Amino acid sequence: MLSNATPAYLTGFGGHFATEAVPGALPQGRNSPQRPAFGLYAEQLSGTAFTMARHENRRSWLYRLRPTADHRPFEHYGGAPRFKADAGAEPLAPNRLRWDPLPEPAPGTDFVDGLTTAMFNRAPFELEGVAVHLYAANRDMGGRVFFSADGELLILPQSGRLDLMTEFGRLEVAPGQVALVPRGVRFRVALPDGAARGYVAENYGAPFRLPDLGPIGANGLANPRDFETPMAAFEDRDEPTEVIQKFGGELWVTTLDHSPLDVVAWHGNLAPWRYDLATFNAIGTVSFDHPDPSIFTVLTSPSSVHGRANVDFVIFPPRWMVGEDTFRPPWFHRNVMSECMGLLTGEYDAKAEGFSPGGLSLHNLMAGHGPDVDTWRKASEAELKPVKIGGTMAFMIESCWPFQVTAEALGRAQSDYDLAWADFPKARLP
Ligand SMILES: O=C(O)Cc1cc(O)ccc1O
Ligand SMILES: [Fe+2]
Repeated sequence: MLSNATPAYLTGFGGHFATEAVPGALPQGRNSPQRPAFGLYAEQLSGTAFTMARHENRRSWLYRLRPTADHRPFEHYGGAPRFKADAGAEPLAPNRLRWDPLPEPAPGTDFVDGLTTAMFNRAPFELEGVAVHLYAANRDMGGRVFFSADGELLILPQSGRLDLMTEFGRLEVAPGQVALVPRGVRFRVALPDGAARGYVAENYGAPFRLPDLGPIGANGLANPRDFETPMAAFEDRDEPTEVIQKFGGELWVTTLDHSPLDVVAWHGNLAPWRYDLATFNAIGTVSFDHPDPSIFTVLTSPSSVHGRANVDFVIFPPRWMVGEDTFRPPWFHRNVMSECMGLLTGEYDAKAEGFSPGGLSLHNLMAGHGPDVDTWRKASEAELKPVKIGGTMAFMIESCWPFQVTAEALGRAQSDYDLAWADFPKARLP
């Protein structure tokens, strides 16, 4: 049964877990007994095709009070007016873009209605691409639950804790931590601090996995044991519950006469998790040169081209900078991958001003970018003693597919972002 006590967690990324909230609820030795205990319904939730290679296969078996199939038709949902990947008719100019944090949401805005889509690529039914949304909410979801059939949701709180009651159990997520809700998993968001803001990356493609480590070896970056999955916890609530789903980029709603967060036991390797970014083992140069930011990859969703990510989730955590004879901040560059960046706390070391926590930036395919003038000047003149970059957490959602920007976000973009790179002095030849 659901309790408000601090939830307990199972640890490990992609592990095969087994958990029951009521003793005897989880079948032993088989997935689908003729009569599951207590009249529970056995249901499989697939995150990959049945036929995927074993090491990429993700699925869980859920034992619930009622089957998910028991519902009336979904109808168009009229809320969440900015939660839509709608680019408008104009072609997107190849300009660098940056945004201030979202304005305050209207009173009574919950997590779903407070979602604003900023950018996206590909389309949900192509099963590739990613959308980047911001959320700003000030009300619990109460008698509503949400799920996305379009993708898994990587949730990055920037301020305010989130209490996620999911079909698999309860997850408490604070700023500094991130959470993942797999495709299709229903959940409800409560706000223990009364308000919350952050980002959501909705991955339409292959589920996020830990990156290969190559010559780094068997340990490092995000370590599997630091991922925490909830133990089974359920609601036995026969009250009207609105289920909102995202499907094909549109929002749909139906009302059940019960809570669908009614999974009494489950087992498998497809489940929500949370991860504390402070446990990321950052690796960088101990000699010279600024490594490519792929060294900071937390999770990757591969595309069908080996080595080219559908989406990488990359962070820029607190770390020591020790490179000798090195321009230490991010270098000037043009990238075949497209870069969406957000800031969870502190300052980002490539930008002296204009990029605030809760803000966002976009450097699309081949856009020239890098340190702004002030950062370039300071870093070119700095004495290169060891320096700790502290109290910061920027992140990047990097994708091989160029981003489209919503018409709403285009209208809110900073008008003077190009000035970050204006007035560099010309090089002087001998
Ligand atoms: O553009 C950015 O700020 C992100 C980034 C950081 C870095 O250290 C190297 C390359 C890169 O794209
Ligand atoms: Fe970049």
